[in-house]
Amino acid sequence: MSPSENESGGAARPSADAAHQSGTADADAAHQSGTADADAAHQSGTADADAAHQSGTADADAARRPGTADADAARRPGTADADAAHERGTAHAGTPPAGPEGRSGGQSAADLSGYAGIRSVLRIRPFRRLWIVLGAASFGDWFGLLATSVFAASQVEGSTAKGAAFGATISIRLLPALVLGPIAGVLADRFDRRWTMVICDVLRFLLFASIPLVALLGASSAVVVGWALVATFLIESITLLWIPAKEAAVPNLIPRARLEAANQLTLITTYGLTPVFAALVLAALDAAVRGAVPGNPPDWAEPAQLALWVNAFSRLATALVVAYGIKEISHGQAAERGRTEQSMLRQFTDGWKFIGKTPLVRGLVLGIFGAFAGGGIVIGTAKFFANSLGAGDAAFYLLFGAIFVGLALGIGLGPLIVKEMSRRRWFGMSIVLASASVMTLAFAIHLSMAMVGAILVGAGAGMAFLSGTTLLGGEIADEVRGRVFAVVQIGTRLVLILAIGLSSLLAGVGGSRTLEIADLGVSISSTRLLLLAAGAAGIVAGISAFGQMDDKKGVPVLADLWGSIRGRPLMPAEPFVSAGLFVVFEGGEGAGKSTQLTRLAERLREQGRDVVVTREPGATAMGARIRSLLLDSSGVEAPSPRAEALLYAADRAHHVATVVRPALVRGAVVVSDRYVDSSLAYQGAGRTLPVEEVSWLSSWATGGLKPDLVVLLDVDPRTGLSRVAARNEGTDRLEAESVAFHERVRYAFLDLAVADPKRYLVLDASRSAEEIAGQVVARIEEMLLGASGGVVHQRPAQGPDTSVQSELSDPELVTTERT
Ligand SMILES: Nc1ncnc2c1ncn2[C@@H]1O[C@H](COP(=O)(O)OP(=O)(O)OP(=O)(O)O)[C@@H](O)[C@H]1O
Ligand SMILES: Cc1cn([C@H]2C[C@H](O)[C@@H](COP(=O)(O)O)O2)c(=O)[nH]c1=O
Repeated sequence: MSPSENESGGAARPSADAAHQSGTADADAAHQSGTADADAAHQSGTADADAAHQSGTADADAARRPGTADADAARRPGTADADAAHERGTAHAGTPPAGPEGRSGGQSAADLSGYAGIRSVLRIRPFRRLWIVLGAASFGDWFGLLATSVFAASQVEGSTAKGAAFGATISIRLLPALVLGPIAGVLADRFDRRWTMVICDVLRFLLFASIPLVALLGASSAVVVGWALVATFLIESITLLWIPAKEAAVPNLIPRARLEAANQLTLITTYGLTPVFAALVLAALDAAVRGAVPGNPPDWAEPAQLALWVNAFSRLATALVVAYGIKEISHGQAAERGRTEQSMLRQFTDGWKFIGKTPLVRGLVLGIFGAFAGGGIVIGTAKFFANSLGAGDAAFYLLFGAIFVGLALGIGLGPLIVKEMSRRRWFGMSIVLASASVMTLAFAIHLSMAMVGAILVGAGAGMAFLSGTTLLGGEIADEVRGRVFAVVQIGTRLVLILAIGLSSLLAGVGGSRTLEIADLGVSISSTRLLLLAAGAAGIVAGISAFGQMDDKKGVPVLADLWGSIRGRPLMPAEPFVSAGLFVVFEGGEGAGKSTQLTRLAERLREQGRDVVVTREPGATAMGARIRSLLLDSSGVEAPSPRAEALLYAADRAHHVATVVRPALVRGAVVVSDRYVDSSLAYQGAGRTLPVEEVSWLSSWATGGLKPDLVVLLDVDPRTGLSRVAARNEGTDRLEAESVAFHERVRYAFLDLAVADPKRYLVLDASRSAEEIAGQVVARIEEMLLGASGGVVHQRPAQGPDTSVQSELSDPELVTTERT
């Protein structure tokens, strides 16, 4: 290497060290100061613990500024964020946040989902109360929707008028988003969220109560229906202020790690339990009233009117609970001075700028809109689609039911399936799954196929909904969270209305017809073309969202998904610029590795190159002790196969961090006698441990560092072992293994070379040492000439980066040359 290359390599090391160290320090600090408080707070659920949680939150919030929560998280002791900082911080610092080994330090996202997770969030008192409020509010919403619609319909005569009154009441609920939506988020961020929620609920109480009251006061049908519509519009407008305030408040009440379980609970409550419960209660009320009052009940006892009263008083109850029972909502919010010193207009424009400039938020918003557009098109075309299957209304309802079953499955089981997978990646993948399933609907030729497609659409949408909400709550700073939630809320309503409207229009125009491709005898329904287009658009949106939000760039997606499902997600390695060259000699016993390694080093040194000759196991003082544990056959007990694999991995982790990476960063040519392949061949093929697991272990140990070249010296084990025997130095534990064992090792090496031919130089090691040395030198010189700018080790990572540590001093090194 030239001196300048050496210098640049040398300069890179401190910064890499610094990055590593600061990442660890932040994460650990946040962990130590934060998790203790926050965990205590939510686990015990006692007044003291709650107070600890609150005080931590309030203090820390004062220091926060707008932006994503990432930046702030590590600085917030005693809050839920600290948990997240711990999780994210350790990931950056290279300790395993995932996989079986990684869980030792705390519970994983998967551990915190499902039944156990839900129980754990319900132990947090403020959240428990908010959940009850949400349940009541959601019940009220569904009940109110049904009750006002039934009520409006009951006020007029004739089926057309009844249908119009019913439809108008429902559609009017979507309109306020257009009018009030833009300022709803600003209000949620600007004013105390607890009082925003309380005032909204008191107003909704008054409005809901006014609907039956107007009727009781004897107003005409037209006035009653007209007021029902106006009141519904106002209630919806107020709800638009209430929802962002509530959504933005939730993340301040619970530790970040439990946000997903909390969202699972609230989504299942809002979209699963309460609508069914509301419909059942309304039906029961109807039956009870008609049973109790024979003939026509008086106006005030009409089930629809009673339902409106129940709904009105449920709002009053929630207002009281939020005002007096969940004061923590106010404590959790960012400091008031910071919130109010900006003008509302400025807050509004800042919110939009933040959304436009932040890739995570852009990706989330785009993905959510894409998913809702797809969902809207499925709804808009559902009737025509059911017809195109040759089925009637029953099929339409079945498909609808299937989507809801899928939603529930996605929300309930999704986190248990993907376990530790990055939530950002999971979000993008879920959108792609939902969209691809929409496309499969286009090809369904039988109701059973369509049902499977519909369940998958629901599952993908449910998982996207859960992961998106969790990401929005967990990664967006408190100061802008209300605005972001408001944009999502308004946008989704608009996209949904447009998608349903346009698709039903298009399907209506062309749905009953089929496009005949006469010559081919093929006919295509335009409804299916629409589904195909919607699915394709959704896939584009999902992939684009994925690209914008991906936090594991370079890590293969499907391998990561498969690894996550099996509990071992792949981790991104930190990009690592090597100014040097990493050459590994592999092969069976006595193949001539040490001989060739020494010759190559001499040759390169003659050329004035910086060469580090090293080996595994045993290149460091610690490694030397591990080596003797592994190989000494003098009466010491033999390690079990798994212990053996772990010991080799431990030696490798230390070797890479203290010898190999520092030398590569410096610009040296590192020549190692054995590396990862030896573990795959000896522990994998030889000891018959699962090769994939051994590979994952090694990747984890090395942070994904792969050699630039592996020189495989291939020789019949009998020849190699006879050379070893001729040395008269005795045999170590592995050399003493059977010939069958060594044959398995030999073929495993050859298989590895076949799988990645560019990285391997396979040489027949039964030839003379001179001949082999000539071929090795030729290949290495070729590589050195080609790599004057240094080799960028930006591999698809297989494990977290264990990073570069300070280089060992000479006396600490136990290289092959020394021994
Ligand atoms: N090409 C060759 N032909 C014949 N003998 C060789 C050749 N290369 C090396 N040897 C001899 O074989 C023996 C083993 O060589 P060496 O120590 O280099 O192999 P190794 O692969 O490093 O062995 P180990 O697996 O024990 O580390 C030595 O005595 C060496 O002199
Ligand atoms: C790195 C590594 C090595 N081994 C085995 C292979 C050999 O039998 C010894 C090392 O001895 P050598 O004389 O230095 O070649 O250890 C292994 O089983 N797994 C490994 O990962």
